[in-house]
Amino acid sequence: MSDTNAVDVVDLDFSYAKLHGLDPVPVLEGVNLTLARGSRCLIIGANGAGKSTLLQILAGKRLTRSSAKVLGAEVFFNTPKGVTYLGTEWATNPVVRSDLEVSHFLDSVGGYRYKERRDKLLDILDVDLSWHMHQVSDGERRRVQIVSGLMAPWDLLLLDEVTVDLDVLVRSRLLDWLREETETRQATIVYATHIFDGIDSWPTHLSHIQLGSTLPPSPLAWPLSPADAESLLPESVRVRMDDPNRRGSKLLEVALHWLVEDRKKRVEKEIADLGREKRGAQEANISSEAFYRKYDYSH
Ligand SMILES: Nc1ncnc2c1ncn2[C@@H]1O[C@H](COP(=O)(O)OP(=O)(O)OP(=O)(O)O)[C@@H](O)[C@H]1O
Repeated sequence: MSDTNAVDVVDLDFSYAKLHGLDPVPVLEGVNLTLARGSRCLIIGANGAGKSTLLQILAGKRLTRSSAKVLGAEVFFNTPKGVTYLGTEWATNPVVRSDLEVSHFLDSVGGYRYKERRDKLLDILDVDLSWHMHQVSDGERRRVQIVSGLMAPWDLLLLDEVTVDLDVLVRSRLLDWLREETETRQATIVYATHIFDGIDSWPTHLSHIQLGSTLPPSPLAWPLSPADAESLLPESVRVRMDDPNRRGSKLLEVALHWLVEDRKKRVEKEIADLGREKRGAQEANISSEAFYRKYDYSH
């Protein structure tokens, strides 16, 4: 086994290209993430924080000026074999919504080469080979995507919230199998999710992205050491984490605390930049209100 890290990202910046003549806005700034092989890292952050962008960079899909090493190689220029990325956009591709039988679809993407893993995944994800892709539900289509994406053995798996539409039994069985893959083959997983219940014992690390930057330490070892909990979390959150009657998992308490902090930071930034909050209810726009009062046909 190679002794290089699975992921080596230090001080990474990224902006999307200039749009409509406007200057590019930095989306990631000062992102750090170093993961040893065999890690299972959750990426946690608000909508728009930059999680998907980071996963796409790690998959070699986006060019950055910064270094982004994956399995020992600069990923954009020299994408190593063994990097698998699963994102939500797959399900909107017209090909996977056409009249195609699942067994044919899986063979067309190499299923016959990985029979043992394919069959195991078919059981875990409870997939019927005779389903037709244009007749399945969103969750069933997602299960087929996961089988097709995970059949070939991978060394680094990048999961962008593809478990959101799985039922809880299938999600839990899948996460157990993924854990086994990291423990038996030293494969590595980076998983961006907004669902934190039922997975307290799954990750080995967390990485918190706030407004495009990872907050140190990134990654943070999980479960938290008493020293990390003491230095990173306020007492109120630590008390809730230890409360057997808390509303959800320990991880959910940490994520909620981080998201509240993220929102506060974002509002502070908006007030500093614009003198007001940008989102939510705003003062009425008098001219448009006058217009719609006159031409509102809804009543
Ligand atoms: N193709 C694009 N062009 C320009 N800006 C983009 C593009 N894709 C994403 N962004 C912006 O980059 C920021 C980060 O988006 P990203 O999709 O990485 O966030 P995320 O953390 O994955 O969010 P979510 O939890 O909603 O999936 C957002 O402000 C978004 O508007």
